[in-house]
Amino acid sequence: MTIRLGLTGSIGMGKSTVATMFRSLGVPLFDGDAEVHRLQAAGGAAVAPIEAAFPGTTGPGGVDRQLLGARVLGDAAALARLEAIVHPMVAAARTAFLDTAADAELIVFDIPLLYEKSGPVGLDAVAVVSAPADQQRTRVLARPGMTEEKFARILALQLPDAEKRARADFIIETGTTLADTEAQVAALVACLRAHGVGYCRACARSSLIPKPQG
Ligand SMILES: CC(C)(COP(=O)(O)OP(=O)(O)OC[C@H]1O[C@@H](n2cnc3c(N)ncnc32)[C@H](O)[C@@H]1O)[C@@H](O)C(=O)NCCC(=O)NCCS
Ligand SMILES: Nc1ncnc2c1ncn2[C@@H]1O[C@H](COP(=O)(O)OP(=O)(O)OP(=O)(O)O)[C@@H](O)[C@H]1O
Repeated sequence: MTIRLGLTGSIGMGKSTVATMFRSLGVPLFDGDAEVHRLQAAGGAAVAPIEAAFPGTTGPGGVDRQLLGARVLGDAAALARLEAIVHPMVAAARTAFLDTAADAELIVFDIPLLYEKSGPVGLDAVAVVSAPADQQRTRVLARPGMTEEKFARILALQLPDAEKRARADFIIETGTTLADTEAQVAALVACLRAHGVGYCRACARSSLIPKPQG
């Protein structure tokens, strides 16, 4: 039976980087954020409804995410309107992905807002990527177009890292080196492939995988 592992974490914690690590181990992965980018790119299905709801935020290249972000981050009603357009489309793409990976022993769903918004999606376990807050901050503020204000607004929309860590089945620490994180991902994948989720929780307890969850 296919094991469905959710992958989540707060802004800048390393979801995309860790997703690439899963992929390089041959694990089929649904990337929620990449799907949003596709939907908002030129010709994407979300462009016209976003233009209708937020006039002036799209152009020949699709959605201007800086402009749209300035319009919705910090305005709960506007963000809810955007989510009502985008999230059902992402959910449909996720369902379609399941058909393409029906035979895999392990599949990963990279869902940035797994705890905040996604509702029940039939996952067997969840891995949270996490790093100390000062490293998260340094990484995020180094991004082009990022400001203290935008970072604070996004953080306020997300479940705190401590709560994500508490709810996770597995924690992938990204405050260390990339090589160390890669080793954690490899250990998790090997354990899941060999034993399934139940035994893997045992691995987590025995520190084979760094998730101290009872
Ligand atoms: C608001 C938008 C235009 C800002 O784009 P921008 O390129 O500036 O930022 P980016 O997408 O890289 O997001 C930065 C951080 O904000 C988080 N974030 C994005 N949308 C949301 C949201 N609705 N609620 C909480 N956090 C969010 C992301 O997970 C990430 O950690 C864009 O994030 C968007 O279209 N969001 C709505 C779709 C969505 O919910 N995407 C995230 C989950 S799939
Ligand atoms: N050990 C590590 N594991 C993962 N990422 C690391 C590590 N060390 C440094 N980094 C860096 O941290 C950054 C994490 O960014 P990444 O885009 O993966 O985060 P994200 O969680 O997907 O962000 P967002 O929520 O904004 O989409 C990358 O620049 C990556 O190279």
